[in-house]
Amino acid sequence: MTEFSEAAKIGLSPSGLEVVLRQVGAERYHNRHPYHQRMVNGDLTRGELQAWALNRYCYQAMIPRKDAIILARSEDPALRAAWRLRIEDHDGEDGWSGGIAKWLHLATSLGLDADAVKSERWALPATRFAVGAYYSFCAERPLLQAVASSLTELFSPVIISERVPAMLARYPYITEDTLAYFRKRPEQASRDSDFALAYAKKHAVTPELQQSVIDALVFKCDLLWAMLDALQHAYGEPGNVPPGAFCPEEAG
Ligand SMILES: O=C(O)c1cc(C(=O)O)c2c(n1)C(=O)C(=O)c1cc(C(=O)O)[nH]c1-2
Repeated sequence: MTEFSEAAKIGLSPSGLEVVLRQVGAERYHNRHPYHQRMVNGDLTRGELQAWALNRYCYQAMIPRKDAIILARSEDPALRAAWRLRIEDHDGEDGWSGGIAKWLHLATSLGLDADAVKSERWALPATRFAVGAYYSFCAERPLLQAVASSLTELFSPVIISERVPAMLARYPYITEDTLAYFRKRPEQASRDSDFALAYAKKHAVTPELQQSVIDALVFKCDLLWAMLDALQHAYGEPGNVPPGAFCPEEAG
């Protein structure tokens, strides 16, 4: 296990920083999580897929809000111009023609009620804490760290390329239409993460700043990991669903 807490101690070149960041993703991104592995192996029940979709909705719905905070905090017009595309991707032109609406479609295609998903009332406690922690991180930490925390997107095209074909092949009730959300994501994520990576490499000019960028990515990997831990604990074994959270049998 690489120790990332001292990775930048002696100072890295920009490309050396990129190597460490990619190593963080290779070791800690949530495509290595058992819940994801069960998903791609076709081992999740429909209820477990529904639970994943409705909990991930909370994450998706918060993303443009944390991006608006980053945009408002930046004094750099070029960063703001690039960053606003992220908000447009998720909200579309009218709030319900972008990624959030497509994620809602994924959830309802799995049999969930749209209003229940939107209300977030069935989300796991850990999901709420993780989503809140990401929002607060982007609001309170230095802007460079807020930008760097989005760098998990460097790795999302990989997890999407594992997830989509496996879901289509292994779950008969899942169709291309169910997964329409993912169609544009790899391209958008590459555009966004290329920008964020270039920004981080340019602005992390001391060992301390480099370490702060690495730490921000570790934080975000941990957050995504914790969200799947919570799903695995609540739905992977009987008797663990927290009070008030989604119960597959009852919600249908
Ligand atoms: O499918 C995934 O596993 C996955 C992961 C991530 C990520 O790595 O943070 C994002 C997304 N999807 C995604 O759809 C998305 O819009 C997104 C925005 C961000 C971000 O941190 O700004 N991450 C992600």
